[in-house]
Amino acid sequence: MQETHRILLCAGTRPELIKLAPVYRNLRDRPAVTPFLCLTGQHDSLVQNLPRVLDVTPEFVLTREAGTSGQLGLLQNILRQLAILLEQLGPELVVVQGDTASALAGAMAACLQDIPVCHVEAGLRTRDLLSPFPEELYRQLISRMGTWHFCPTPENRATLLREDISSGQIFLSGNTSIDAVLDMLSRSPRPLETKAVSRPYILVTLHRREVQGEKLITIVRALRNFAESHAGYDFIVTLHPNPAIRRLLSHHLGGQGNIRLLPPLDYPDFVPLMKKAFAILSDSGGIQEEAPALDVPVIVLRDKTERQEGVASGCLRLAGYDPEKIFSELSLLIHDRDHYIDMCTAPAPFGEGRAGRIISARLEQIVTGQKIPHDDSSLSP
Ligand SMILES: CC(=O)N[C@H]1[C@@H](OP(=O)(O)OP(=O)(O)OC[C@H]2O[C@@H](n3ccc(=O)[nH]c3=O)[C@H](O)[C@@H]2O)O[C@H](CO)[C@@H](O)[C@@H]1O
Repeated sequence: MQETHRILLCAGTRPELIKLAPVYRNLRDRPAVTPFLCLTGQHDSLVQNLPRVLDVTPEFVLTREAGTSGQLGLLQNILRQLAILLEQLGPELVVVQGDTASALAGAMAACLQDIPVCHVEAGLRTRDLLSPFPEELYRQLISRMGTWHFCPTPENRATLLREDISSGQIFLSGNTSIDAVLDMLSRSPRPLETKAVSRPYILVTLHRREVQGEKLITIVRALRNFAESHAGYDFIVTLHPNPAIRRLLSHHLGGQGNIRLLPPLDYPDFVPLMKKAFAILSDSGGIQEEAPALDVPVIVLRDKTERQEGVASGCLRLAGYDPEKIFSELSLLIHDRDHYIDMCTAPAPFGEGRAGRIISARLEQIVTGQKIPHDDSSLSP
């Protein structure tokens, strides 16, 4: 059998796997390349069903060793196992995505073994190392270790240029989350069997570390007040496995007739639920990208976002943790029809669903030593 160029993709969390699947599947179709997918074990229950749903089969699955808790334990554990895997497999490129511990460990293990790192979703910044923490730190560190940087938007590209990364190492691709969400929607979506979906509903997700404690309590109280005074709407809250957040949300939001708490949903259930939502209230990064592509307005429950393009375009509004602002943003959506339509129809800035193809084509050019044309418009998002 002819030897092809080996590329290793590392994913550890639900969003990373969702966002790397389009790259992996596209690479699989390229004869000059053999992609290998490694799951690092960072998320367990959330990624269980995902490979099948996303039509990917991981070649490697790292084990979560006992006693490796917290970010440091996670990093040590992944680094130790990846170092061995890289030596045995000998890939020519390692692909990491976004800003998780798995992405940082993947980049670090490759970089220290002198294997070029390709960063998908490069150039996102809040410029506040504490928000989101530790993701902002991780993305900045990965940019320093990366050789090739795939940016979702021109703004992300401009950011990396300002950080002295050479223009020849940066490519504009769009975000692979848009490929994933459009693909999932086109594949006979499974309508969620819930009474709640027969009325207009606002979908809520909340899980970030920065919102825990007092901020989270403030947000859920504002939400409960709003739900009590808007009986014509349902509020569907999908819970994250984090037990502290789960307990708090159940305690403060349970027992209110038009609020429905659901366990974390499989991606094929979640995508149609997003599409049919009247609006979304969320602190998630990926949802800020996906919902605008589905024409659904998002109120972002953070005071800073690394996805400012969505705010500038008008599809995202930042409400922070201020109960009055959350209340007023929700009221505007419900009571001001023009504002609602403007948000639904604002241009979605994170790509058109071609990022997986663009990235895989570039990676093939890179590993096969082809000359990479500058400003190649045939590969623009
Ligand atoms: C704020 C922030 O720093 N977030 C980072 C975080 O993800 P992020 O904040 O996006 O992580 P989430 O856990 O919200 O996951 C979002 C993904 O999960 C899906 N979903 C959500 C709820 C549910 O019940 N079921 C379901 O399938 C959504 O459609 C979306 O595709 O890691 C990502 C991957 O590196 C990065 O791109 C993000 O920048």
